[in-house]
Amino acid sequence: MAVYTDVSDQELEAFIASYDIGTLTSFKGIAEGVENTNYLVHTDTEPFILTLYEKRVRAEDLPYFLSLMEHLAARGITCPLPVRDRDGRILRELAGRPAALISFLEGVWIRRPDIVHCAELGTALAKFHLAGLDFPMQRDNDLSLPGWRSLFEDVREAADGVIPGLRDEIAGELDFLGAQWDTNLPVSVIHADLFPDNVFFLGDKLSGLIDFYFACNDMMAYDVAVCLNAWCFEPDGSFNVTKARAMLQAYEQARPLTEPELDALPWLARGAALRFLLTRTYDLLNTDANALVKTKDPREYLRKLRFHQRVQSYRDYGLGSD
Ligand SMILES: Nc1ncnc2c1ncn2[C@@H]1O[C@H](COP(=O)(O)OP(=O)(O)OP(=O)(O)O)[C@@H](O)[C@H]1O
Ligand SMILES: N[C@@H](CCO)C(=O)O
Repeated sequence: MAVYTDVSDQELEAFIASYDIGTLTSFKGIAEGVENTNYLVHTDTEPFILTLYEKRVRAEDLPYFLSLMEHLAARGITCPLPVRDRDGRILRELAGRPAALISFLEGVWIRRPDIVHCAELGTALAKFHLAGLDFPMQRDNDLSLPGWRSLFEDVREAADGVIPGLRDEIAGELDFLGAQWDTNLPVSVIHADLFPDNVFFLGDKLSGLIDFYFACNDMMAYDVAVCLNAWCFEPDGSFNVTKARAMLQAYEQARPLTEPELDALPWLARGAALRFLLTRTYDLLNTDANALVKTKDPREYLRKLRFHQRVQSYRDYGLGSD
């Protein structure tokens, strides 16, 4: 459960009173997520999500994330909308942290995504990328190669205590990716963390996307690689090529991948696996034992990384074979 910052009844009542959304009736910490503190807030009008921004989110980046939600919603992507207070402000402060109130999105996330969900995700991801093309703000991906190197420095000494041999394995992968990483692929706004828990469904239909706090301007195919990792592996660690094909084909119906993007998929997928291997290792080593949060397992991402190290071409992901 991600509640790093407690908010008192009185603080929240006063906070909610500065919005035109009715009076506070109840609120509770949300038992999901690892990055920020989230509360489900009910007023006598409707539910809202209150987010207090923690650790990895920089306050100066919040206008980018919040404006992006408005931009996407205006282009037909279903996502939460930031709520303005009576003075027109979206970004506020609560309990000493930057905070924002956003609209509540109906739907649930799917614990075990099936082929149909992967296809829905592929379509939504391509539409997201297309909608981002004319977003006027700019934010670099601080969790790309330079960010991974700096995370590695942070975990280098303790890495072998998390998984024996991890230090050398990460060092070798960073060398490989340093030589391979070519940022000369088509860019747009990418979500960069579009895991199943950030995608809501009503039945088998995708109903919306949430959690834009890693969004940035970067290669669209990198985002595809993040999703290949997050959606197309089974709990036993095996890669499900049928899910990957469904996701990629659906993506390509809305936005065909270029030949250089296809060729790049194997090393982009290695980078995408390394990114979550590093953040999960870092979090395991640095999370305050008192925080109500369930840290995620880095081993899962080491297995995915090793899988992509053996991949020969994008055809191994189910494309171009029928
Ligand atoms: N707008 C929303 N509408 C409905 N529920 C929401 C909304 N935003 C967040 N939630 C709920 O809160 C949970 C955590 O939100 P979110 O994924 O933004 O947190 P996080 O700490 O940034 O998580 P992550 O680990 O994915 O980075 C979601 O899984 C969902 O249950
Ligand atoms: N989606 C991330 C957590 C949030 O950054 C993970 O599964 O490691």
